[in-house]
Amino acid sequence: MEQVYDRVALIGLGLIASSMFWAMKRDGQLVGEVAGFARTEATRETARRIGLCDVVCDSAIEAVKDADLVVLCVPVGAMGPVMEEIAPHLKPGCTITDVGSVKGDVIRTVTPHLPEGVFFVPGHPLAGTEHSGPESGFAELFDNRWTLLVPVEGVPDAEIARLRAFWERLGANVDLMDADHHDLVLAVTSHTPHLIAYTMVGVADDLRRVTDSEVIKYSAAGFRDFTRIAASDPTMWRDVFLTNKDATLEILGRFTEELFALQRAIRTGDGDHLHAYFTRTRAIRRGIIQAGQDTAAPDFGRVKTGPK
Ligand SMILES: NC(=O)C1=CN([C@@H]2O[C@H](COP(=O)(O)OP(=O)(O)OC[C@H]3O[C@@H](n4cnc5c(N)ncnc54)[C@H](O)[C@@H]3O)[C@@H](O)[C@H]2O)C=CC1
Ligand SMILES: O=C(O)C(=O)Cc1ccc(O)cc1
Repeated sequence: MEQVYDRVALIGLGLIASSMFWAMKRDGQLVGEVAGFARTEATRETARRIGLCDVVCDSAIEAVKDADLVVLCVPVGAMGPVMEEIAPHLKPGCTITDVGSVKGDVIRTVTPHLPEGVFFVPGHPLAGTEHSGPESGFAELFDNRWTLLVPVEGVPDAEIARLRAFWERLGANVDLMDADHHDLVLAVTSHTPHLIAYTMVGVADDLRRVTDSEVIKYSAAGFRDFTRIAASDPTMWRDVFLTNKDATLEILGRFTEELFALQRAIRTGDGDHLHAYFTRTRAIRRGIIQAGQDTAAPDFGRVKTGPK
């Protein structure tokens, strides 16, 4: 199989960057050398210890030197500042991409720093877990999952095709989407559900009549499945809500309207409303599972390839 990029730089060595690295290694021929940079010495030390990246650099500037593909794998709010720092040191003709969960804001904050002759192709793998950090990644994360590419104007089709080929070799299926639509779709399918899961944990914690140990002991009854994603990284999710404000507020508005309607049905004893609502939503949820698109409970327990 052909090599797609010679030198790749991963900036921010957490769940996504480490999974990308192990998936590149699994392929064996996809790329030449992978350089990595992490902000803290502790993360760089961990990366060196577990063999994450062919070379771990002490600065982002060093990592991007001569890179043909630079992947920004930091929280969404850090994308612009990181881009500003590395911009003068990029190889002419290289491609910059990112893996951020929000696309409009990343495009707005990264684009002003782009040097002439560097191509920016924003991306988002719709794959992850509630775990974070350099030791949480595994090669199979992207297998059969979608990666959305959100090309901005002026990037040659060949560079988009190259990045698509890269993601496909990491195991993903690739679609193209525009940024506003991406941010609305993700507000429905990911961002608002995370907010609601965080809220449910907060509610359980605030309710003094139910002890923490009872919540843990009896959490099999829905709470555990429903709130798995509330164990996710707080910095990452703070940035998602600050940067996908409009779409999240729109979906949250609709959510609270529906919730109030259900609340009213419970108060007034309107069983028909509750039954009809649950019948409709159950059919939708079952349809999602049958279509093989169930992303709510991925079974990553089966195969995981990471540090040796
Ligand atoms: N966790 C998930 O399930 C998914 C996350 N994403 C996106 O991928 C990106 C990375 O997320 P993860 O790998 O999960 O996060 P992570 O928390 O595992 O890793 C992020 C890394 O970025 C570093 N970092 C933070 N601020 C930085 C800064 N200012 N400069 C340099 N490095 C900095 C952190 O130290 C950490 O090593 C985020 O933008 C997130 O929205 C996309 C898909 C799934
Ligand atoms: O753990 C889960 O189920 C997730 O939802 C992971 C996830 C988090 C953020 C993304 O932008 C994409 C995927």
